[in-house]
Amino acid sequence: MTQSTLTLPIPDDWHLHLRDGDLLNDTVPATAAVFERAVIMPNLVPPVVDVELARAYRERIMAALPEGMTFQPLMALYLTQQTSVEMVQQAAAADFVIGFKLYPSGATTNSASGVTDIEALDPIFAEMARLQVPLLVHGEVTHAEVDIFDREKVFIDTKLRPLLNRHPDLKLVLEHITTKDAVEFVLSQGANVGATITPQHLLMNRNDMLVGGIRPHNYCLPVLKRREHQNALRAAATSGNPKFFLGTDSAPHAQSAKESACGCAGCYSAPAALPLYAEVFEQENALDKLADFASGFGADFYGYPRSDKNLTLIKEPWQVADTVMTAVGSMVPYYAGQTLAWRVK
Ligand SMILES: NC(=O)N[C@@H](CC(=O)O)C(=O)O
Ligand SMILES: [Zn+2]
Ligand SMILES: [Zn+2]
Repeated sequence: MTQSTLTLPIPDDWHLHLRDGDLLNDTVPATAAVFERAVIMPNLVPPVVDVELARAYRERIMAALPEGMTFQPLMALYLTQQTSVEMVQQAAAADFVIGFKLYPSGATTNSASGVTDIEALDPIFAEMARLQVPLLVHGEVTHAEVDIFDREKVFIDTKLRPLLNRHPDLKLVLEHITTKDAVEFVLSQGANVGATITPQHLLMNRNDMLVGGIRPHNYCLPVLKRREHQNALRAAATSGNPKFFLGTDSAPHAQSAKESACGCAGCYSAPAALPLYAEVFEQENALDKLADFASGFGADFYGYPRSDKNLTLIKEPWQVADTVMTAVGSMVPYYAGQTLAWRVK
């Protein structure tokens, strides 16, 4: 008999963009409807660089949480060339701050304030390692001469491996991994190194972005790679290895900003997040591995208790909306118009 329900502890999203302002009234309920906690990315303009800005941003998020819903935003601080040892100590002391996010300057949306000289921040990384404050990493180099499809691998080889050699105890998450190389790198490291994997990098490869016409709603960073990389990610996510856990990287942009001659990077996956992952795990005959990936390994890595409440998925096909109306206009959610097998009860 085929399985028709799946019960798991309430999941967490370890990589999420909620944005700010009125859009919080859309993004916060969309995630809080399914997830218990989420790591909130700090790439606002201006960026969330310290504990006080994170406290204020967290309050704006909580103000957008509908009555009766529970949700715990875990705030990531934006690492800059100006981040100080004292700021690391303040982050370690703030229970609502989860760690620092490293954006190489110019790598992605709102990364202009990001890091230009990683090695110069060694005293900061040393303090983070000492206090076990996690470093979350957008792992791509930005040099014009490096092909966009190679940027993750080159970052790993020239920046990340040396960084972890210099700071072997640093607790580090390589975010939204997209290549076989990243999977192998994470596997080669100790238990202090983990990775998040998005639904789009599991469900798609670069053909899904470029064959038959350019599909801006499948465009995100790091950019989708070849099928062999997609397959390596699918194997990692469904392997039961605790280094790999759920992080949607849901990254809303207005429809007009995506459907443009210079479209923004990011997939708004929050409206269908858990069913998108369930689709992959079922295809891989690994539904029994979804609970740990979605609701266990991330909490274990970061040192939070797993949820003691449950959520049930039922096998009942449904179609993702073509568009959703938000405070900044219409948006095309990731997987718009396509059918998913599982729905959240
Ligand atoms: N992933 C994306 O393509 N976009 C993210 C930024 C990021 O996570 O790199 C965004 O903020 O829009
Ligand atoms: Zn990123
Ligand atoms: Zn992101």
